[in-house]
This record gives sequence, C-alpha cells and structure tokens, in this order.
Amino acid sequence: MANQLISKQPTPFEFVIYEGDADNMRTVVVTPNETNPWIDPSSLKLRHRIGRGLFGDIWLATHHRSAQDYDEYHEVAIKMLNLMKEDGVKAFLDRFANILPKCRAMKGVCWLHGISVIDGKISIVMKFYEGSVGDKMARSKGGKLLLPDVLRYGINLAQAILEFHSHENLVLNLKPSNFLLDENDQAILGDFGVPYLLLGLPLSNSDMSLTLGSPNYMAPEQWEPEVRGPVSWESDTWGYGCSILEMLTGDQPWCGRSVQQIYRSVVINQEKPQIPGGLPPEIENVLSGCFEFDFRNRPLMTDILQAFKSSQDAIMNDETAFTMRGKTNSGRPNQHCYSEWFLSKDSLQEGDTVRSRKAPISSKLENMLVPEGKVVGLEGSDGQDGYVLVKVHGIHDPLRMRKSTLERVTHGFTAGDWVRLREEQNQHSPVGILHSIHRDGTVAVGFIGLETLWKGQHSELQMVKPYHVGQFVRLKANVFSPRFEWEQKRGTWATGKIIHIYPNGCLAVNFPGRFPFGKNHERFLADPAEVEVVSFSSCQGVLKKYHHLEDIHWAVRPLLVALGLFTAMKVGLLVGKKIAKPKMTSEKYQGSITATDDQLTDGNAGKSQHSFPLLWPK
Ligand SMILES: Nc1ncnc2c1ncn2[C@@H]1O[C@H](COP(=O)(O)OP(=O)(O)OP(=O)(O)O)[C@@H](O)[C@H]1O
Repeated sequence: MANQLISKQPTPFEFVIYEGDADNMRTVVVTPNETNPWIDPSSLKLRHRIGRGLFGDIWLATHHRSAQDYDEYHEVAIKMLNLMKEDGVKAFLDRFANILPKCRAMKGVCWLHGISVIDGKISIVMKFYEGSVGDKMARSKGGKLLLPDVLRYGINLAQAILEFHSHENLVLNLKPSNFLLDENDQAILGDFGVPYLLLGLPLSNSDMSLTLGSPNYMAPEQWEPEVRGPVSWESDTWGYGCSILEMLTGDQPWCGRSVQQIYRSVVINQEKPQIPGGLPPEIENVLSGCFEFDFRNRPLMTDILQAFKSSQDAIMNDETAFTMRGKTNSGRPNQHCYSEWFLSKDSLQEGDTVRSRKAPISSKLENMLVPEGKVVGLEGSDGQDGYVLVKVHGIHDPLRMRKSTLERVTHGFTAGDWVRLREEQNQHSPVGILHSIHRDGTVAVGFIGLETLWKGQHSELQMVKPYHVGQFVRLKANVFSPRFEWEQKRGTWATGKIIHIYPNGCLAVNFPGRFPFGKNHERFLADPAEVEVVSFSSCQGVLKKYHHLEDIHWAVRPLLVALGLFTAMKVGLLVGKKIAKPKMTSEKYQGSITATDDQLTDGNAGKSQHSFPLLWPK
C-alpha cells in the first residue's frame, strides 16, 4: 500500500508517514512556521485536472473555509507532486516551510495558500489564475506575442526572478506555461522553484531525477549539476532567454527533439538556440549572452532587466523601429575570451589589490604588465570601459589601465583560481574552481559532487596548480576506482587530453591516442583531484617518451609502423643490390661485364653507367 501521510492534532503541520500497517510506522515531523501553511485535505475538493507536468499534476479545486461568522468557497489550483521517497518528504516539507513566507512576501510570485496531502501526495495549494503567457501565446496569431508585450512581461518576470534570487532560491523551471497572468495582465512566476526544492532529494520517479526542469528550457549545467554544474543564478538566465525567444517567435526551443537529442545538442555539442534578427540591439545582445555555455559568461537578471527597460523606452519613442527577421545562430561556444557580462560581475574599488587578467584558457602568469598593484584612483564610467590608476611596486607613477584588463586579488585569491579544501572530505571532490571572493574573505567554489556553489571562508582553501585545455592528463597511480569511467592502455591508465573544463573543475577529456571510433568520440570526464599532468619532458626514458607520443595522436603508431616497413624495404633493396652485385660477376654475365670493362678501358665511362641496369638479373 502506498505511503500515507496523516495530519496529527493539535499541531497541524506535523506528519506521520506509515507503510500501510501500524507496525511499519515512521514519523516525519515538520515544525510549523510562524505562518500556518497546513490545509486540511477534507476542506479541498478536486474538480478537474488542468495540466500534467514532470513534477506532478495541476488541479482546479475548491477550498472550503468556515468559521462562526463566515462560510466561504474559493477556487484554487493544486499542484500534486509525484510521489517522493520517504527520506525526501521531510526534507521537501522543511524546504517548503522555509520558502513559503518568503514567496508570500513577493509581489511577482504566485500566491501560495498552503500545503496539504491528498491521496498520499504532497499537494501545494495556490491561488488560481485565469491563464498563463503560454495560453495567451496559444490564442494569438502565429503562436507568438508582439514585441511590446514580450518586453512588458519580460520586465515583470525579471523583477520577480530577481526578488526570488534575493532569497537565495533558484526557479530552474522558467517557461511560458509557468508565467501566470493576473487580473491586471501582469506576468507572475507560477513556479516557486520546485526543481530547486527537489535538488539532491531521493526521487522515486526516474524521469524526475533525470531532468530537473523542463528539458527544452534547461541550461547545460542543469542536466547533471553535480557533474557538469553547479547550478547558479545564471542557470535561470538560460531558461528566461529560452522563454523570451519562444514568446517572440512562437517556436519552442529545440522543438521536435527528444530529451536525449536536446541533451546532446545543449550539453555535449554546446549548441545555442537561434535568435531572431531585427530585435532592439540591447535585447539581441542580452539574449545572446543568455546562451553562453559557461554560466559565468551569462548576464545576471539585473543586466537583463536594464536591457529590457531601455528597449521598452526606445520602442515607446518609435513603435515602428523594429521588425523581426529570420533567425540567426547566436554563435559558437566562447572559450577564448571573457564576455562583457563576466567582466561586469566584479567592479574594482580604490584600495583593491589587482593584477593583469590572464586569458580564460591559459594559466600563464608570466609577462604580466601588472603582476601586482594597488588601485589608487578610478576614472570614467562604472562599467568595464572605465579606467583605473594602479600603483605598481618599482614604478614611480601610477599606470592608467583599462578595468577589464585587471582582476582583483583578495587574500591572495582571484575568481577563476584552482583551489583545494584544506580539510579532506568524502562528499565531493576537494579540488574545484573559485567563483567569487568577497572583500570580507567569503568565497564561493564549484566542486564536482555538489549541485550548487560551496560557500565558505578563504582560510579553508589553498591554491593548487591550474589545469588548462590542451594539457595531457592521466589518472594518478593510486586511484583504483575513479569517480568517472576512464580508458586503460598497456594495463595502466591511458593518457587523455583536456578539451573542456566545466565551472566546477570537472575535466572533459578525450583520448587522441585511440583511433577515433565508436566510444572514443564521447568525452570522458575526470575529477581534477584524481589526475596528474603528463608532458613529454616529464616522461622518464625513451620508451616512456615514445609512449607519450603515441598518446598524443592515434596516427603515431601506424605512421611509425609504415616508416619502419619503408625503411626495412629500402634496407632490403640495398642489401639485395649488394648481394646481386657479386652475382653479376658469375659466368652467365661474364661476357657483358668483360665488354663493359673493355669499354671502360677505352675510356667510355658514361656507357658503363647505362649498361648496369640492363645487367640486373630478372
Ligand atoms: N496557480 C495556477 N493557476 C492557474 N493555472 C495554473 C496554475 N499553476 C499552473 N497552472 C497551469 O497548469 C498547467 C500545468 O502546470 P504545471 O506547472 O503543473 O505543468 P508544467 O508547467 O507543464 O510542468 P512542470 O511540472 O514542469 O511545472 C499550465 O498550463 C499552467 O499554466
């Protein structure tokens, strides 16, 4: 019999879970919040199902409330979540109890009446809204909205998401059907971050654990946050960008592709959705930023809000200015430079220690114009176009430097550094990438094994040697069961080449020493804590150096074999010639040789040379 949750009196927000009979009783107690979110299931009457999503069904229902002086019936929408494993139920209820008062305080988020349990399923009772942006699109010509409407809804939603983020929550399920419309035609966030509340919880539905969000709108890091993640604020930027594109064009991103195909396009091939031409330049710019593969290169909601507001002003002044054209691809993944959004996330202040910014895929610190300096003055705009005056040790006058060419160093660390946790622990990889360091020393780090950024103090970290794309790596000899599958060669771990580095330090590796056939096309992954760098100079002995050459390209061995065969043939021919020469002095050819010798004696050397091939035995 399915799990059942029963409310216990007198504290209504406490549950007892039991497996059918009293012997199997397990208690899950959820401490009630100061607001009382519990709704008695007997006061709810389900009417009909409005929709079915990955996480559960939405029902239209009636909520009966009565007291001595009133008796009311309200229409409500109920989200009945799919069954969760028992361990997950308590964690989910705790998280929900924490988020509920915050959501109620937010203007742009769907009003949550409370929580109940119907047929053993956690049921979230919400205000019923008459429709969604998705419904409005379905009713409109071409399934799309006009640019002024898109901008207006876009502003509503960016404001709501910003507010939601300010409470340290992510939505992770942004899509037009989740944008509800209120009585004033304002867009409201209809999803209060269900995928985020479910992060890391044991789920009974394998589809749910497979995709935490709606596949067509999911950011690359959202597919496997603990492997290719983590998820962060900018994960919502991707979903927002997809939703805006759909509102503008009427086409759902990756429409017609299966979940597996979308995964391959977004995560493996690093493809981006197409953006229509003819949009206001700020919108086009910000939208193309939404689809940067590395979320650190994407804009934040504040950047988006600013772009949408200024475009709305531009449209108000000239309504005919923008006509949408065909779609353009928003480009290949950007691995070689920092986006303007990346650079705008940290602004320099007077007194900051800085150094020249290194290229994203390089770790080289040599030849830096400013190996270390102090900001002594700020000039021009707040943005990255501005300049700063930097005092460098040994140089008399401060240097005038563009802000974007410098990075802030705080307590010896800078965003992008490779770090290791001083204290070993098993939950996640100890080696990761620093995402931010505040001036007070608090840090955020991406580690494999964690779905979100790790937050802590700089004193808990130590710097480690960085990895970069193009390096050859091999699993350390003491690693017997690596976190990810790895190739073997000659009975030991094979050497692979780093082709991509994820924001949590996870290394995507291929094996150029293996013939590119079948499985080798797939990228392998590696935990940076488990690998060591292999280089030609670090290989001891000729054999090891040769093996390393073999690892660099699969063609080395066949080429060497071909070269060997060619050399052997050449040597064979030469030896053959040498052996053949004395044969020619045998009796059979004696006459000819004698004749030639005679000619030589006559002083006709040229003829002697021409006569030799004729004498070669057949
Ligand atoms: N509070 C609400 N009032 C009215 N309609 C709602 C409400 N919440 C959701 N809906 C509508 O119900 C339908 C289903 O929503 P639901 O969020 O369950 O499904 P989904 O968005 O397809 O999937 P997911 O489970 O991934 O969120 C959508 O069309 C949505 O607009």
